[in-house]
Amino acid sequence: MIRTEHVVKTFIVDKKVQPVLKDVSLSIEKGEIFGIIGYSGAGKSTLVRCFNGIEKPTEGDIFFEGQNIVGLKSYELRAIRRKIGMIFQQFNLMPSRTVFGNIALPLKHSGLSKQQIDKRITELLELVDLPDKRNAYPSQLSGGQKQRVAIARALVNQPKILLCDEATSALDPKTTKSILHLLKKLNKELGLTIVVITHEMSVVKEICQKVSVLDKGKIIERGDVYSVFSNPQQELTQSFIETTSALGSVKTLIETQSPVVQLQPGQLLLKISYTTSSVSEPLISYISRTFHVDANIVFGDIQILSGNPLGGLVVILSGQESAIDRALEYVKQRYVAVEVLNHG
Ligand SMILES: Nc1ncnc2c1ncn2[C@@H]1O[C@H](COP(=O)(O)OP(=O)(O)OP(=O)(O)O)[C@@H](O)[C@H]1O
Repeated sequence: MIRTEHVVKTFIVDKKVQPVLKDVSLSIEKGEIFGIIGYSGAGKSTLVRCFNGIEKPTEGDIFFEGQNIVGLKSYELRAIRRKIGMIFQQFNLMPSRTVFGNIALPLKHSGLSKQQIDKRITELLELVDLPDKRNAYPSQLSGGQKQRVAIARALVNQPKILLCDEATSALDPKTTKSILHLLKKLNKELGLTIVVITHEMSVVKEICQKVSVLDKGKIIERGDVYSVFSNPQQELTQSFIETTSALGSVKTLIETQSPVVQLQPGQLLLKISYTTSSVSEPLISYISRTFHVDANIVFGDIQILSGNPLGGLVVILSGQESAIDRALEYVKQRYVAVEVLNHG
């Protein structure tokens, strides 16, 4: 659907060359929900603006449905842009127009009759679950409702792909969930390809099938979401993932010397990360029985990601030193990652 090849983008600021995208190559397939995650300033917005031709790469090519859009004339680009919808963090609605007027805006020169426009907008309002708001003004809507209007407006020309630039960053967690749920529905029911630009790994976890991590203009890690979450290679990716799991909080508990993780002499504090194949095994009871060690679960966090369980446990092991060593050896053989966090 969209492919970038060796995209470089530099801006000249105060006569200085500022590289923002450095050799970005990626491929977004039809029908997928693709996440691009990075901290502020990583170049995410610049990259999506290249996807719809608002920015022109300094070097490299961008293909939309097989057609290289770099170097197209502006009228050709306008035709491409009609197939690409976009939504933003700040919704970008016209305050002086009603919901109906905002959604109808991109149809201005479409040649559709009044009745056709009315029908299309009625359908869209049903789709985004705002049938009773057609005559409301943006100031009368909540943030989530404004984003639903923006989504309806982005879909009015029946685009093939929807670009979402931090679309939930201004929303509270509950509203974020409902907007992500809507995006999932649009992907499933309309077959809409969706690109999600975000700095929140929880958003990627919630709806994306694939993810690329962008850092200082470079893609440093990529893959399907389950593989990236279960086995992140880069420190930055790990730090993004830690924000989505309660297991990350164990480090704070150790640093603050919480009684929850205080160890007696000989005890070990372990973090065990599960994978799909291992999650159903009765690990704790097995090692207790087999190696005669006591395993006290401090806390656990197992979530379902892309339909597969992922997560782990923080455990205190106690017993004879040799028994703990053998139990640890067993766990290491069976589980994707075992980290000894502390010794008693
Ligand atoms: N038109 C421009 N002229 C000069 N510099 C720009 C321009 N657009 C973006 N930049 C710079 O490019 C860098 C990346 O910006 P970009 O908005 O793409 O990052 P981002 O990852 O989307 O971050 P944020 O979420 O904060 O917007 C920033 O340092 C920004 O100042």
